Amino acid sequence: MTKVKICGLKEIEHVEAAVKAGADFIGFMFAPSKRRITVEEAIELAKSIPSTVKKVGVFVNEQTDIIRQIADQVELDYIQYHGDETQEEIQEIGLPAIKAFSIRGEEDIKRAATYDVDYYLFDSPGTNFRGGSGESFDWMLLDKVNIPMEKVILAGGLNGENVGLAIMLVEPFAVDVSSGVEVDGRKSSTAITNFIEIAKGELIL
Ligand SMILES: O=C(O)c1ccccc1NCC(=O)[C@H](O)[C@H](O)COP(=O)(O)O
Repeated sequence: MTKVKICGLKEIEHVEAAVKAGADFIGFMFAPSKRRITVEEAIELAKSIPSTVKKVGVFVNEQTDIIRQIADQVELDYIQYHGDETQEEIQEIGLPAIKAFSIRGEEDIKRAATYDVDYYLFDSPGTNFRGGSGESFDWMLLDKVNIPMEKVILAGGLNGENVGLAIMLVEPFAVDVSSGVEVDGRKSSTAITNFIEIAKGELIL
């Protein structure tokens, strides 16, 4: 069954809704973003997350010691590198890693294959920030990917309406969403539940 990562959660009711609906990963933003939260807020939200649901900290070109410190304080399970981090930098930190790649064309797919990380998150290029744009990219580019699909997380512009098709075409290990479960710029428990149920095949539109 496809795993689901819900990203950019800031409020307890949305964390609880995601956990209840069966989210596998919950992402906290520690990089410039309208969804950024403080370490203290993340620690508080993390109290409602059972150990079966993995906590992901999203960083963009952050200093090594800050990543290590936040990972330790929030007890993060994965670090999501959403900037220009190199394989060497990721390896030096030595924590379980998700590397995000902005997909504009085949070159970006080839670049991803030069990394050795736990998961490869394919996203569309951001607009104001490095991610979370709500825009999708050409999923067909992933036909050329030389990475096992069991390590691929598909992101970028997914929502309750297109996630079923995306899963059918790409067959990724997991799907990731942020904007697509928001209403008027705020996460919606109903949209989160709906998205997870569709991605897991429990709800057919
Ligand atoms: O979500 C953000 O605001 C963000 C900002 C800067 C870097 C990464 C960011 N998000 C990381 C994610 O994993 C998002 O879920 C991913 O980019 C997909 O977002 P969306 O297209 O909004 O579903």
